[in-house]
Amino acid sequence: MSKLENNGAILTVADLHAWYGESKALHGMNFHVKPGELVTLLGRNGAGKTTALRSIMGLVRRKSGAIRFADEELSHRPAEFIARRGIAYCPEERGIFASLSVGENLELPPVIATGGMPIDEIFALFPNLKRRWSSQGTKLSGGEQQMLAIARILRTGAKFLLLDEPTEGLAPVIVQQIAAVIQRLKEQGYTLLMVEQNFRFAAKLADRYCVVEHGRVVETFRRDELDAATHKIEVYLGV
Ligand SMILES: Nc1ncnc2c1ncn2[C@@H]1O[C@H](COP(=O)(O)OP(=O)(O)OP(=O)(O)O)[C@@H](O)[C@H]1O
Repeated sequence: MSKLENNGAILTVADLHAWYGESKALHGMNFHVKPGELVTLLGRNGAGKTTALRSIMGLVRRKSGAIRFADEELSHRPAEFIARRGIAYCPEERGIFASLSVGENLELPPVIATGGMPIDEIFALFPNLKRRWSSQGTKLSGGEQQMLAIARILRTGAKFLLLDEPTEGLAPVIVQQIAAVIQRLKEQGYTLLMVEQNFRFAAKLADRYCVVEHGRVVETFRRDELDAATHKIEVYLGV
């Protein structure tokens, strides 16, 4: 499929099914993301949002369906290949190496493309990381760990970011800082696919919202449809 089909999507997920052993987690998921967009996957616990991100990143072993990124089919490719195409994944558990310093954590992932964010821009975006450069991963607050996890994927040069619940467990003031960072990334032309339970956080940032239920996208809303759809979304989320 050409990049310009499907409304000019850069990522198209079509009829995606995924399993953990015999247990099925995705039941024919369909959605797309256009270049420069921020799309949020919303839904209750266990709906399949994380599995969707992990499938795109090549981290779910058993799956079927299509995952097309910039004209290329990725569904049968390993994670290293997908990373080299410019997709990066920031998992919910953040994956900070406890025994390494902030600096060592930042320098760990391979640079996969030119245009990785230079360290001075990282510091401008995340001033805390400069102050904490020599601190061990274990000494960081939850917010600092999240900042480091995002900063680390920016270093790689990836321009398509998968963020899994970036605000989980964080204080409101830190949530605001993360929102500001994500807004800046959008302005810089990054494309983002984000899983988020915090609807109020996502509502300010996302261009479109895909509601996930039982391993499928059951409805999609644009930002300008949000006011009219808020009640419906709250029912979907059970809030
Ligand atoms: N490693 C795993 N092994 C077996 N089943 C899993 C595994 N990870 C997830 N599942 C199951 O797959 C389904 C989808 O889970 P997933 O984590 O994708 O949902 P989610 O929408 O991201 O929810 P959450 O916010 O709870 O992470 C759930 O039924 C979950 O129990």
